Amino acid sequence: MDIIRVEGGHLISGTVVVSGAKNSALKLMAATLLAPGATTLENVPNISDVHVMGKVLKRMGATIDVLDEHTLRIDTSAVSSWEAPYDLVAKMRASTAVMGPLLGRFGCAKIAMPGGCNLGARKIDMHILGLGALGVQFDTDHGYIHADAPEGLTGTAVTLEFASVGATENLIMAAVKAKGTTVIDNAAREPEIVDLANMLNEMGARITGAGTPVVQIEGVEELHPVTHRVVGDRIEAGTFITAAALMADESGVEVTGFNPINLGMVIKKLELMGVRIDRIENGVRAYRADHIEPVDIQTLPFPGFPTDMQAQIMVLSALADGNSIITENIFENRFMFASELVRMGADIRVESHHAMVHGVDGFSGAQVTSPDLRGGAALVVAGLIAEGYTEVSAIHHIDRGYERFVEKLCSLGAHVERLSVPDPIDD
Ligand SMILES: CC(=O)N[C@H]1[C@@H](OP(=O)(O)OP(=O)(O)OC[C@H]2O[C@@H](n3ccc(=O)[nH]c3=O)[C@H](O)[C@@H]2O)O[C@H](CO)[C@@H](O)[C@@H]1O
Ligand SMILES: C=C(OP(=O)(O)O)C(=O)O
Repeated sequence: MDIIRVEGGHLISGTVVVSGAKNSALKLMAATLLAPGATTLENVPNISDVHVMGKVLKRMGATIDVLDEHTLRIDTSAVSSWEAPYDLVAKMRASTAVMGPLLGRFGCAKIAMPGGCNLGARKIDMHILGLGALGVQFDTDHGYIHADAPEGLTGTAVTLEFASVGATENLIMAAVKAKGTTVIDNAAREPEIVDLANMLNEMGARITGAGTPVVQIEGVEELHPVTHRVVGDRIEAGTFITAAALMADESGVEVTGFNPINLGMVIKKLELMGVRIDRIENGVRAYRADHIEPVDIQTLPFPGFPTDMQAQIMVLSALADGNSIITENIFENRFMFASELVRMGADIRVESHHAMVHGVDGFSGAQVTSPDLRGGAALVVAGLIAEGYTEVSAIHHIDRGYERFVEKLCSLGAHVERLSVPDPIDD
């Protein structure tokens, strides 16, 4: 198995360019199903989740040419199967993003029901309710959802109970080809949804209001392929900014390739913690905090504090001069990371969806396990400042969403390596 080994205590400096956003690229790949022909996506991150989405599309009959490491040409002309199979959905829940486009283009889809995951139950009831309002009939058997719109889809008003990212995206992608107008109220406002709507509009869709709570979609007859560049990954950027806040030398670290407006609440909270962050073109320069102020944080849909930055900010608050409370409102099970950080010396008490974090003077390197994608990356970041060596296992989680994480950290001067070690179970 592979692990990441970090030798703590080395200052970092220089520039890191973030990749395209995982949470955008996956949906843009799914959206290519709506436009028969070859769509080219640029700035696609080379991460394992993108590889899984590629497999989902290929199993349906799409062809994918890798033009260079970050450019994919996806031809969906010959798609002849409308199924997202269990082996791939179980690997990556975002495979369910093909449901909306399949319904939009073919009026049917067969999707393996995603089970829960290490973040919690993660139901898709809002996707189903919303698509049902557009005229889709659902049936489930043998672990699959069969979605059918025999009369085609018809636009209508849909109010989401919660601003779900996935439900908003599936609804938009189904509604672009529905008859008439769909209005999604309480839509999610994440920048990746704006990126999706932008690409769909380039393809000929008529979507207004993406990035606001009310999205209006006027159905069109057909969409055409385009070339589109994936928006920069704000969460990867936030992860490197937290690393800089802990370990940058006096010149700071430049994090570029993303729009700081998309990370507004994270930057605000980091500034309240005493981290200096200067806006530069296409990114920020972040400096090490002399000491870290405690701060209370609650995760919320965009523009609130993103749940995908909760673990990384917990690393900083665990070293603050005082007590912080971190409240997780999006996923019921996203504090598993806290127990791993405690193994490194943090003082954190979790009660329900609150984590009481009492700042300590430092971390000590330890063997820890990635509980999930962001938790894994945050443990590597904690290792940068820990005394001694930190070994992070289960790094397949990190590979889902961070392209060349180790190489990028090393380019900043961190002492981090990826090692193959014998699996202890084989001993
Ligand atoms: C691939 C991708 O883009 N993943 C992101 C997406 O996940 P995802 O699209 O799964 O997140 P949602 O916004 O849909 O989910 C938020 C919450 O709503 C619940 N829910 C959602 C849909 C539904 O039908 N029923 C229901 O109960 C979920 O269980 C969760 O507790 O947004 C999350 C919230 O910003 C991010 O953390 C993920 O990184
Ligand atoms: C939770 C995340 O992703 P996913 O929805 O793909 O599990 C994440 O990116 O942190």
